[in-house]
Amino acid sequence: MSMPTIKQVRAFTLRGGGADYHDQGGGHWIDDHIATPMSKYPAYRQSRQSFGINVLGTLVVEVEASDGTVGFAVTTGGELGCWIIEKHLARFVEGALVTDIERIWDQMYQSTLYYGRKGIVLNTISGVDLALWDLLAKVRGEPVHALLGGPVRDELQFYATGARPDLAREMGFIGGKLPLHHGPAEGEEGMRRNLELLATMRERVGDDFWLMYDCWMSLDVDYATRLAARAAEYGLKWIEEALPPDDYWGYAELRRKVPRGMLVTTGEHEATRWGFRMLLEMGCCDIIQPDVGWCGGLTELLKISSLADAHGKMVVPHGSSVYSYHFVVTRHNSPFAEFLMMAPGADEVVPMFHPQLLDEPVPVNGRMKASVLDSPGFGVRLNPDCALHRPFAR
Ligand SMILES: C[C@H](O)[C@H](O)CC(=O)C(=O)O
Ligand SMILES: [Mg+2]
Repeated sequence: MSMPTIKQVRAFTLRGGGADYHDQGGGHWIDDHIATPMSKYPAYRQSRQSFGINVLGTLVVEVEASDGTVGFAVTTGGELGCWIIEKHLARFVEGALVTDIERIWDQMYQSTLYYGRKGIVLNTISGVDLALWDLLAKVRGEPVHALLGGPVRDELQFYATGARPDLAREMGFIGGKLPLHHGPAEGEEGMRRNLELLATMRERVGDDFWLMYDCWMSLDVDYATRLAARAAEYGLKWIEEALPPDDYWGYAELRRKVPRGMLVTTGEHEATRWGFRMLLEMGCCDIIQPDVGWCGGLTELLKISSLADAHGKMVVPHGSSVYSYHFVVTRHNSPFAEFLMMAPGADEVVPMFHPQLLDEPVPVNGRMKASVLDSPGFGVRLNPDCALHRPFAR
């Protein structure tokens, strides 16, 4: 079989939820007074959209092969991502064989080192990488997980992130991760409210259901240590992303200080094998949580995951929908997955990247059969009702 080449890469933006899951309408739990690094400014405390959490929007990457097959992926990146692809990265993609994924990744990363390394550039590289995996798997007529070595279990198990762990328990999830609402700037009263919510949820869900707190980079070591100590009383399973991602030293200190048995997790805003090497070698956490659409894509995640495995650590990707499912099902050190509750009241299961994808699978009773991931590629289609915009068409 002669391998098709890549004829064209195209980059589009898209608004309204989906891969930029913070880009929701009003009244959504995900924008309801959640603690952030900006919470020290009262004007930006009530809403994360007020400081711009949703400014990027979704980036859609399409790659078209010489045989007419089209692969695509969505991530967070919007117009900036489009610019990087159309003005810079396209040269490494167009004309390459659809199997050239490893070389393309290296060229995208090395050529952007002078302005990249993390953040939007890595989101963008991830988007191209995921579109290439989708394309290759479609050309071969196989699901992406088959290209990664195949499933190691028959089904995935999920915990839910959202405002209602009590409802998540009824829906069959194994745990519920709450957003932390109050940061250090809200003092002892905020701390009391954080603990009160946890206590209420513990009372509603019983002793065996996992409860976690997602702190979205909002704390300092002192506050996080005090929160962890008091939350232990309510059986907090892990404290997530307590500190800004560059504070590797703080994470290492926090991990030494949390009560025995409580886990420290982080990594959704970390990227590449080198970033995760810092987290792993400095003993920053117990579980790493790369976002597949931000950490460098699947090509990089495989390296990050092997590194974590050698350190005896679990990899439980942040969000990432199908990009996580196809990965998690193939890895021994990824025993469960996250499901972000995207219903405004966190009271029903809707697809994580709704409304941008069609055929996006969802957990049923907190579980997903591996067999639902058996369609070619990542098994999803772009929803034609979502209006794409190509700002830097060539
Ligand atoms: C709930 C968190 O603040 C954030 O929106 C999602 C996240 O960090 C996670 O799912 O993990
Ligand atoms: Mg998180």
